[in-house]
Amino acid sequence: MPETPAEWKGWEEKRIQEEIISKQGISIRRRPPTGPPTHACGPFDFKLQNEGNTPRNILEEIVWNTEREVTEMKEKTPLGALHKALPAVDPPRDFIGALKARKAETGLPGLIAEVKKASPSKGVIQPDFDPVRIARGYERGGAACLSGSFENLKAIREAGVQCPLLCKEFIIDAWQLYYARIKGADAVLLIAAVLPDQDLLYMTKITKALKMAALVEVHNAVEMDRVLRLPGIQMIGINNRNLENFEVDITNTESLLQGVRSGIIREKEILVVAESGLSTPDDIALVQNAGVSAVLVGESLVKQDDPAAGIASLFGKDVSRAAQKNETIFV
Ligand SMILES: O=C(O)c1ccccc1NCC(=O)[C@H](O)[C@H](O)COP(=O)(O)O
Repeated sequence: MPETPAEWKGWEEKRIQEEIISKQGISIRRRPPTGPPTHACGPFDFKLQNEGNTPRNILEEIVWNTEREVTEMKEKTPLGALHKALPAVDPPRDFIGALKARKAETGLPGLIAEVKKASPSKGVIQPDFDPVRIARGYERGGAACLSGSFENLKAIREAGVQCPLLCKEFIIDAWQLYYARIKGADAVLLIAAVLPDQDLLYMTKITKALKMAALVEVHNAVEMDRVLRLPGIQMIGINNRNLENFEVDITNTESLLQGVRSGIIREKEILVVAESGLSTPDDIALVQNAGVSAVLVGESLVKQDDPAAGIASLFGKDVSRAAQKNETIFV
């Protein structure tokens, strides 16, 4: 129990924070509650598993690792250095505009194609991983936007790919928003299962100040309703993957868009993106009929040797810009 007034104050603040987090249905703890998952025991060289401090699921483990990584990255490149570097970076591209424009051109949801070698649930998906080759293929095949990690984004932008870029890192600290911009991001992913409302609001404001877009990701009805109550949200991603057990159910998109929610989304002019588990034209039709304007697709595309052909088979037709031009000429 706390003893000094300062300890009591810290204890009280932590309790209030925990109350807010549990009210908002946030299942992911930002850091181990009382220290690292294992601790040394006595003078001997062995460790005891500290059960309470073991991550409860893979997302929690990722968040705890990210917390350590970000602390180290901030030491190497403090916020002041990022501020100084900002003016030399190319201005952000219009991420939401690109998705809407592709949808208007093709009649199909705008595609955010994910550049990734591996995923937490499947491990390595594309052993012959060359981010620039894949990004060029996606652009040629008709993707509106691309997504990837800090390092992949930088390589893709420097190679001259024009599509707007989504930073698909696990964001837990506002510092990462500046870092993403420096690496060429035009949009960032904010996960409602990880970030309480206060953080979502603060981070969406910084994202806007940096002239980027925020894709706020939800997995369930509680998160969706929380995010719909927040002001200033322009884009919501509905993830069809259950974060606890990795099971994918693409009807999650449809379920979360039913009832009054679709009215609120229309009224607030929020662009909705369906995420995870999409691999066929039928899947695309299902989420499009549910009301989404864009899709985020990773595994089913990245595992193909020809990413452009992968996009055509995902949509059941050639949605490349070249095909679109020909259609316009011959109509
Ligand atoms: O993909 C995973 O295994 C995963 C596990 C835990 C947290 C997040 C995870 N993925 C992030 C994503 O959102 C997907 O990469 C994205 O929606 C694309 O999904 P897919 O088309 O199924 O690769």
